[in-house]
Amino acid sequence: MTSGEDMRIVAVQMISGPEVAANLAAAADLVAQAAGAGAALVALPEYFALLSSDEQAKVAAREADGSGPMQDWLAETAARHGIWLVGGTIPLVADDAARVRNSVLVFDGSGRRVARYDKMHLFGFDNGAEHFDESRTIEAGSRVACVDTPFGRLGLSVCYDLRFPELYRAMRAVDLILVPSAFTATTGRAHWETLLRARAIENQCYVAAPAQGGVHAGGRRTWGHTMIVDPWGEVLACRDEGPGIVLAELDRAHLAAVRAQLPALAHRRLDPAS
Ligand SMILES: O=C(O)CCC(=O)C(=O)O
Repeated sequence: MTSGEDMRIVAVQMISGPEVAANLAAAADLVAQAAGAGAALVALPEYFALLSSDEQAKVAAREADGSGPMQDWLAETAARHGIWLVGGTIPLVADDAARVRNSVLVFDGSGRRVARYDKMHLFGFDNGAEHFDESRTIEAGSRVACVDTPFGRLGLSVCYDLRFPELYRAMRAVDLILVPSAFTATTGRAHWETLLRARAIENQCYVAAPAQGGVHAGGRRTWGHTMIVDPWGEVLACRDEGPGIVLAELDRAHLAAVRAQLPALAHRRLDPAS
């Protein structure tokens, strides 16, 4: 897509905990701040509504497909401010009753749900001191999800997905990639910025990554560094730690100039020699 309009966006950073009501109240303040600053699209981090693996299934059970307290909150908040709202992520019921889907829902400025993406790659990590195995509690999605916005085509992904470039290529030429995240401080320090900038450079698009950033109830530490990166790989804005908003202008002319100057997307070999 080459048409579209420039857009001011905000990526929100939070330190969510196990209480949905407290998380939604914190998110409401940050979204209001973003809307007041003129953002047309606001993106929330992974687990913004609930960061606690124990409570996920119970909370998901209150959500039907299309409505429930967290979805209603997202729809109402988008409509109240007249913004595109990326609610990444909330737990939704899975096929396997013992697990949940870790889902991003996108609402337009009228509060209509326009996209759903379920995290496809489930994080696993064990360095002896820290251990994560998301497959115990989360059921992986299997569908790529993109949606057309006034700026251009938006591709959805979540956290650990960031390590899998083939997912982004399967989106086929998006203008903005969203990566709501809760990266661990350990892996984030090592890889976060490099991965975000690589995805922006190789896909020649903007990347916005709203993240959890700080020390959570129970002691879990997330990396934060909520970031918006431009198609040349420049970090436009970043917040190291703590709740807050990260704002940037998405510029269609800049996007077109990067793609024209260095037409790497057009140079891809889709017929690699064996
Ligand atoms: O890929 C990583 O290093 C962190 C991923 C993660 O924390 C997650 O997917 O929740």
